[in-house]
Amino acid sequence: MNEDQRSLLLSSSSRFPLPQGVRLSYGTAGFRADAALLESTVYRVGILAALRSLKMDGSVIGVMLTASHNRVSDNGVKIADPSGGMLSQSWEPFADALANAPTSQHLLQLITKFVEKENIPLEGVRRAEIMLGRDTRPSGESLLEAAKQGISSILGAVAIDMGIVTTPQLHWMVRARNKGIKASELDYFEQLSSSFRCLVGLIPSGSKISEVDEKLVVDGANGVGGEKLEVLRKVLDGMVVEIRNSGKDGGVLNEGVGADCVQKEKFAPSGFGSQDVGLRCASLDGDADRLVYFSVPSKSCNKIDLVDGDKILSLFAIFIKEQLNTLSKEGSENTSSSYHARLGVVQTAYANGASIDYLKMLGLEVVFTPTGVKYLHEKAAEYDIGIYFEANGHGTIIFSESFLCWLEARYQELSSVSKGSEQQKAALRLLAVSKLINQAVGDALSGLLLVEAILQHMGWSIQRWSELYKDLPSRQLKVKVVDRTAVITANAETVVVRPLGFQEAINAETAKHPRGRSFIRPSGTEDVIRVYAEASTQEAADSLANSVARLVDQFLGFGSSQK
Ligand SMILES: CC(=O)N[C@H]1[C@@H](OP(=O)(O)O)O[C@H](CO)[C@@H](O)[C@@H]1O
Ligand SMILES: [Mg+2]
Repeated sequence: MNEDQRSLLLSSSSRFPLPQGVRLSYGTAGFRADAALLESTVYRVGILAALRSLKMDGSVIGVMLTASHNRVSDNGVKIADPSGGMLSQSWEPFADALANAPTSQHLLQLITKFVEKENIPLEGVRRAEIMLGRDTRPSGESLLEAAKQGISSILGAVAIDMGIVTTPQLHWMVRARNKGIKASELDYFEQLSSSFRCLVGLIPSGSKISEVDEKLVVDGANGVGGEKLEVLRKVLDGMVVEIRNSGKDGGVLNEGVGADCVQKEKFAPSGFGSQDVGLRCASLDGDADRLVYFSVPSKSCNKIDLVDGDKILSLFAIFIKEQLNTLSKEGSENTSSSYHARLGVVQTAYANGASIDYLKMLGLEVVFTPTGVKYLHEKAAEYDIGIYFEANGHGTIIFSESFLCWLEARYQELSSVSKGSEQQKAALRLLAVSKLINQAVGDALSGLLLVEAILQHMGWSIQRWSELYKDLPSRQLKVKVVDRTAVITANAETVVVRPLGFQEAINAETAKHPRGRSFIRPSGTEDVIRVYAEASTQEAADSLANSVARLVDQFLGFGSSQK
């Protein structure tokens, strides 16, 4: 590292001292904490993003400022790799070390060593480009400044501010830029709306949904998603969407609203209630990377019928499988018509047991990974078409390059030899899905458009969709403990390995309940242990969750269990 670079880093880092007593970890979804503690972290992530871009031959890297569904006073920062996916896990230890370096000197030493080890070209010989995005949190503005300062501390690095965007929009833009295609927000809306129109244009003439089912009501979590959905609605004139909790009417981000609270509490978000009985409703989270649907079944209570990520996954899987089946029917003699596409679905231990049974019954290959999109995405990428979803509504579909190549060629071939055939339509539908769905990361807006198109295609109401299978009753709790890192799990988090004897204790509780299943894991975004339980009745699921939460107290010290 030359003297210019050294002094640049030393002088800028002295303006961003690490607050006393703060220790952060990159976690399930980047760094998250009270926004007041994050300036030095975000500054350092700016440096890391610039180094990552240099390492990746100058490819664009994304930095997103968001704390998703957390309260408005929190914030966070995460990095998007050149593919638009999450930061490579191999760099996470460096991110942790950087964020926790106690002084400017330590920071400089760390960077010097890492740059050497990774062979990163410094001193401005290569250009680095970092796209910055933020959600609607008020703290976003000053944190943006900190990120810019970090980026400009590396010679040759430039920041491109994309303004207030959803997390998946930023990931999409990074992916598009690195593929050399147009990557503005307008291009994003254009791609989503044109592929949505294409799918709707291909709906079989027999499919009809009733007028009641035409309208969709969306809870925007008082965050960025509602605002962006307004834009989409304008581009897609004709789509009947009512947007509530868009943040314009004084509501607070994520307070009593949003996908996380709807999915975990199974209650209607604020602004929804008896006036919505029977309507198709959807809820986004604070940065619009999660989507769940729900309906209000009766006027008398605030309970909802939840249609979660597992059911969105099921809907997507049915539709894709249908298109693949059509495509493989009486293939022509031409060899290009034979491609056995591997379709796989990826879930986590939070997937409802009934969904797993259902997907297997459809004959699908179902695999499990630990919680966190970085794991699900990686697994899904092993298939030609990989569909992954967390029960909380974060998920997407990814297509292999080789399958898309074949599909494009097959579509061209069918267009010349059997234009208007069912096979040609199926190929076009799959191509449209690959453009509509955000292949970089789970995206509530693109997911919502795909759900809407498929429901219209099937002629299904939300009730019909919800009846695909009946969820097993479940309960989630979180328990504060002295040290959550004392819990070590295995087998996609379904088994506790440490503390010793814990798993046996869970097994003994589980055995008391028909269809009982329970697991615990340390959260990667909050300082808690999460408890999940399901069983054949709600009472049994609640009782199992409470018993396991008591075990957490017993094994891991004293604390209070809470919802
Ligand atoms: C049970 C649950 O919903 N966990 C969420 C939550 O992670 P935890 O590690 O459980 O705190 O936030 C992650 C990031 O949004 C998301 O990927 C994950 O599914
Ligand atoms: Mg989110």
